[in-house]
Amino acid sequence: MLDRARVVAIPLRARFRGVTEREAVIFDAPGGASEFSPFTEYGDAEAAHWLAAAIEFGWGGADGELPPIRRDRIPVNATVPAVPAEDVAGILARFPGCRTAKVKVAERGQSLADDLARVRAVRATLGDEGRIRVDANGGWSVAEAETALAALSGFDLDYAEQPCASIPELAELRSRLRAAGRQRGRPIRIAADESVRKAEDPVAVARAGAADLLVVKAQPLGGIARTLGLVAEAGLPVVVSSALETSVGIAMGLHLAAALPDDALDGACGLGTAALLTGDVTPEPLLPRHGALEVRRPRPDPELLDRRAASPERERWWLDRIARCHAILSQADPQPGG
Ligand SMILES: O=C(O)CCC(=O)c1ccccc1C(=O)O
Ligand SMILES: [Mg+2]
Repeated sequence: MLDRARVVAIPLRARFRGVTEREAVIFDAPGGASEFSPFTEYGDAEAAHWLAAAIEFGWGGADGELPPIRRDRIPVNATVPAVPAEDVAGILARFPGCRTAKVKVAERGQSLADDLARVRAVRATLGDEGRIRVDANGGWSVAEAETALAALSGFDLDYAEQPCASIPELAELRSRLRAAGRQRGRPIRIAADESVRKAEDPVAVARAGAADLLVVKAQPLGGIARTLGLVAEAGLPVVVSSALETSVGIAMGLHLAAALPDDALDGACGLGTAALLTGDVTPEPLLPRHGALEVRRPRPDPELLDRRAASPERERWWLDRIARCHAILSQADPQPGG
């Protein structure tokens, strides 16, 4: 694996979850290019799930094959980072044809007024027919979420993603929203993201009745086959999202979205994020067109891999991380014969 690994660093168009540059390992694997790109602050145990996913996508699953796909086009949402309202139109222009937008809110150092201005700008650009989702990344307490969602409810939200950090908070908020919604007709739905991908038990949030739908991501959940199993077990509708990967990692999420049963997907997926990168590792990146992505697996280009190459220090750091994560995986699940 290490011989087939290239480490790249790609600047973002706008700051996203505190990051201005995305680092990723791209593998030239026998089954096609694969990607390993856990965020740099994640510990090895968490990052090991991402490596299991990279191995499945590049070297085949348990039986050497990936789950079969059922569709060739996946509608995607625009992803709007926590930018000033005046930058919203420019971001949305990178997602041609997307009628759903997911907007980051509750960013540290910003106020509810910033969120309202950003969501107002999104509604103004998308028009009344557009769908708007907000993603707080667990940044609100239950009381803050109630206040913020009441203020945002005038913009007609599709759902609020991970409004609070913990499962008990999500459950409490969800029951309060439903009590309030009974008077007005339609409660704002709750989507769980971190409570799925960072939890010891990814299905616990569904079992607790703390969410209306789940956001699932192939890399953090340990790959396509495992995620399909989790979705079946959870029994809730899902949105497949990216982890802000290059087009190689996006292809893994696309395969997952294309392999889900027909009734599992809840609207557009969050897989259009290659549009937030200033470049990519392939000349044919997976960018949204007419509001959707084509289901395909782009080939990395040697010249682009060279141009985006990370420093030797960062390359060393990533190769060491792969070795540590691989050791965790082989301990957890010994390969036949050794
Ligand atoms: O869902 C989307 O629209 C894009 C993906 C996204 O928001 C994301 C990307 C990387 C890390 C975390 C998140 C998140 O959903 O919180
Ligand atoms: Mg999220």
